[in-house]
Amino acid sequence: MKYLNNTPRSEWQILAKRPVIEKRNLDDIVNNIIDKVRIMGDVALREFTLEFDEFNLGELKVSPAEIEKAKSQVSEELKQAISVAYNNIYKFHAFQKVTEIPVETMEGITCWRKNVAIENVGLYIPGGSAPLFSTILMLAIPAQIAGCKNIVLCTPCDQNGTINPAVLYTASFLGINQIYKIGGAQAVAALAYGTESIPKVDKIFGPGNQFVTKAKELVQKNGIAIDLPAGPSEVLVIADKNADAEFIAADLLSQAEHGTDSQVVFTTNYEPLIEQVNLALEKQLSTLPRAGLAKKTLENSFSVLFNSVDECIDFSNVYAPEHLILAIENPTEYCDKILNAGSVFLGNYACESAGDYASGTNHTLPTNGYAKSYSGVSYDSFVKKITFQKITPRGLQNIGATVEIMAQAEQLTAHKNAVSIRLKKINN
Ligand SMILES: NC(=O)c1ccc[n+]([C@@H]2O[C@H](COP(=O)([O-])OP(=O)(O)OC[C@H]3O[C@@H](n4cnc5c(N)ncnc54)[C@H](O)[C@@H]3O)[C@@H](O)[C@H]2O)c1
Ligand SMILES: N[C@H](CO)Cc1c[nH]c[nH+]1
Ligand SMILES: [Zn+2]
Repeated sequence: MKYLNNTPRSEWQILAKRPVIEKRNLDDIVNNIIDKVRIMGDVALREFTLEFDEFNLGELKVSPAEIEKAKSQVSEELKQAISVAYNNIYKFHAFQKVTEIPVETMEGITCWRKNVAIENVGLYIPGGSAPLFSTILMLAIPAQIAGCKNIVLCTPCDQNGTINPAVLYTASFLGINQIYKIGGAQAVAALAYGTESIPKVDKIFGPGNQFVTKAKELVQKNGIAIDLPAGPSEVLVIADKNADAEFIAADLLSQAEHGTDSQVVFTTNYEPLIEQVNLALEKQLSTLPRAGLAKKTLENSFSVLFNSVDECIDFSNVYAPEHLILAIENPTEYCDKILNAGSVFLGNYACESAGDYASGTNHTLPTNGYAKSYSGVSYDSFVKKITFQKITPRGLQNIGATVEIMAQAEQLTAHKNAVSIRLKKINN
C-alpha cells in the first residue's frame, strides 16, 4: 500500500478518486451488449455467455433437477449458517417496515403514505470470481418482506454451465425458482427489456463488477429503475493507538480479495501502526488462496497518517467509503461526525465480514463515492410509498383560498377552478 503522510485537504478530492481499471470504451462495450440483447433476445444472451463465461448454453433457466442436486451438495453446516444469517437479516429488515399513521394537516384534511411492493423485481447475483450466495439473502429477504410478487434471479454460470450449489440452495431456501444462468451486462439488459426466456422486471437490484454496474447505469438512463451503484467493494479503516494491527490487516484484506478493481484505505493518527499493519498484511497475504487478487488491490490502495481521529473522519467524509471501520476508543462518540458512508462498523470486534454475511445489515452498498448520495439496499428499496389524502368539505373550505391564490400566481386558472367550482357548491 502506498504510504502518504498528512496529505493536505486541498488534495483530498483527488485522493478520493477510485482506481479506474484500464477499460477503454466501457460505455461502448456495455452499450453494444445491451443493444444486442434488446434486439436479439436469447440468441444474444447465448452468444455473450459463450464469449465471457465460456459455455455454450442451451436452456437458460435452471431446472428443478439442478436445484434438487444442488440441495444435496450443500453441507448441513453451511445450511445451518445460512439459516442463522437468514434470521438476523430478516429481523433487521422486518423492523424497517414501518406503517405511518395518517396526519391531519388541517381540520378536514388527512394525508398518509402506504408502502406498496414493487411487483416484479430482478436480482443480480455476482458469480464471476466468487459465488456470492450471501447476496441472495441480502436482496430476496427485503423483497419478500415487502411482498414483491415475482422475483427473478440472474447469475453467471461456470465453464461447465453449472451454478454453484450454495447459490441454488440459498435461492431455493428462499422459495425462488426463476433462476437464469446469465451474468454480466447481458443479464441486466435481459431483466431491463425482457427476452423470450427472461421476463422484464420493474426494478433491477444487486451488486456486480464494472460491466454490471455500467449496464445498470445505462438502462437507468432509459427509464428502468435500479437500486443503486454497487460496484467493486471497498473499505476505509480509521484506527488509533488502541487498535490491533492484525485485525486491521485482516479487514483490509477481506475487501481486497474481492477483485483487483477494489480499493482499501487505512487512516490513523498513530504512526507506528502504519508499519505494524504493513507487516501484518504481508504475513496474512501469504496465507490467502486469493493472494494474487488481494495483492493487486493493495497496489491500488493507500494508507494515510493524519494529525487526529477527527481529521481521519473528515477525510473519510470526502472519500465516502462503502464500508467504514472505526477501530478507535469510544467509537460511538464519533457517530454524529460521519456524514458519508455506506455501512459503519464500530470498535475492534466489529469486523466488516460480519456485515457481509450475517449480522443483519445489508451488504449491497454504494461504492465509488456514491455513499454521498445513496443508501444501501433496504426494505424501502422494494416498495413504492404511495401518498393518499382525504379532504372533507370543511377541509376544502380551510385550504381552498390558499390553493386558489397560489394557482392564480402560477397563472394556472384551471387549477384554481378545480377548487372554486367545489367551494361554490359547498357554500350554496
Ligand atoms: N457494492 C456492493 O454492494 C458489492 C457487494 C458484493 C460484491 N460486490 C462486487 O461485485 C463484483 C463481482 O464481480 P465478479 O466479476 O466476480 O462477478 P459478476 O457476476 O459481477 O461479473 C461476472 C460477469 O462479468 C462479465 N464479464 C467478464 N469479463 C467481461 C468482459 N471483458 N466484457 C464484458 N463482460 C465481461 C461476464 O458476463 C461475467 O458473467 C466485485 O467487484 C465485488 O467487489 C459489490
Ligand atoms: N463485501 C461485499 C460488499 O461490498 C459483500 C460480500 C459478499 N460476500 C462477501 N462479501
Ligand atoms: Zn466482502
